[in-house]
Amino acid sequence: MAEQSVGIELEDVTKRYPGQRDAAVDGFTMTINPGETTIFVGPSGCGKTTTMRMINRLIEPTSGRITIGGEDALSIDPDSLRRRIGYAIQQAGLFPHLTVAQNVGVVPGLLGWAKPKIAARVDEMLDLVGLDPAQFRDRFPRRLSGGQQQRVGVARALAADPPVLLMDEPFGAVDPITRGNLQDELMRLQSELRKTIVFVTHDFDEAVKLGDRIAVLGDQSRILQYDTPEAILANPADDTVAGFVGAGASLKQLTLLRVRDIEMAQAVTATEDESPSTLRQRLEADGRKFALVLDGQRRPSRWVHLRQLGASSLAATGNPVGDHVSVQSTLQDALEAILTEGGDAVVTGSRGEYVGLVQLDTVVAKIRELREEHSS
Ligand SMILES: Nc1ncnc2c1ncn2[C@@H]1O[C@H](COP(=O)(O)OP(=O)(O)OP(=O)(O)O)[C@@H](O)[C@H]1O
Repeated sequence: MAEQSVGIELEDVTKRYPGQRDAAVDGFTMTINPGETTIFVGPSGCGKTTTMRMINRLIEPTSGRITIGGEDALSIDPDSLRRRIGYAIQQAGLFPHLTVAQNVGVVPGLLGWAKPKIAARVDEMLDLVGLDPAQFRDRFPRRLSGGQQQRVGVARALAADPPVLLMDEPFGAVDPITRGNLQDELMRLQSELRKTIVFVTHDFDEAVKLGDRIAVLGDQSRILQYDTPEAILANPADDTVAGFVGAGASLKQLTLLRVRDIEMAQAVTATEDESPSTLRQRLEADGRKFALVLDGQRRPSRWVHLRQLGASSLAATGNPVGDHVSVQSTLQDALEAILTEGGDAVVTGSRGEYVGLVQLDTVVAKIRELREEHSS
């Protein structure tokens, strides 16, 4: 079990870089809740990174107070402080001359863990971030894709089980699909680990997806709004925040809702060995036009239309199911799948098995419901 979740307090924290007229961070005060993901989002140069790095003292504040779990961070030796705080950055920042295992084991090594314990922990962490230890532990970072490097970066940040994790645009350098996958992974991890995470991004959509709370920052890290994603989307504090939220706030709210939050519909399902004529009878009895054919493991394989039900077996009839979503997917993902597939989105469970359908009408009704909720 991880150390208990700890909160972070920043009180009137200022950073003045030598030779700069204005402070990079000016009188920043914030309470960061334990076990939550807090996102700093704001335009380039507003001071997000500086603010975050003062928490683990990679940057020393000019003045102010920072406490972590009630302990004065400025009175802890910076090296030991950094070993207690996980840190992940853009492009992963892996040591190129160390293997994946050595990279992940850096902090446990510094903490003096025994070698077998480190080795076991490395494998556990690689598993956790979705990399097969046997395949990856002895590779060097240059032999990994960008997304795999980021995963190793997250594994390294988590290796010593720190209660606090600082993440500075950790998914900034990968393509949008990998980025989406890494975000999903982080959400899955965090739902188990409940670390206190501070996450910097300039991507508001990423903030909405990952954050329990979002701090929208302006120049010199001025806090323009600090609230839940729902509240910021529904009620931006001012025009600058509204500009940052951007167009389509109600569509963005779809990223806050998951497939499991709505009522799913059910398809008429068939197995590949069912005879086309019995399926035809079942569809006609139900007044339905489409059936979803499942494979031996109950995974969705093909859609067949009533018209396509002829002599040939169901294993060879119909059109393959393309995009599908999981119960954890956002309604935005579901909407996208509906639009790409041109019909209901198929929902699968953790083993890829069919669980239900999301229909366009349900999504539209949900958008309407959200709009009504926040207009009152
Ligand atoms: N070492 C430094 N010396 C002098 N000025 C610096 C230094 N590091 C950052 N700054 C300045 O401090 C301000 C805040 O920088 P910071 O990197 O914290 O912003 P940011 O919001 O993280 O930006 P980005 O999203 O582009 O990374 C900027 O104006 C930057 O130019």
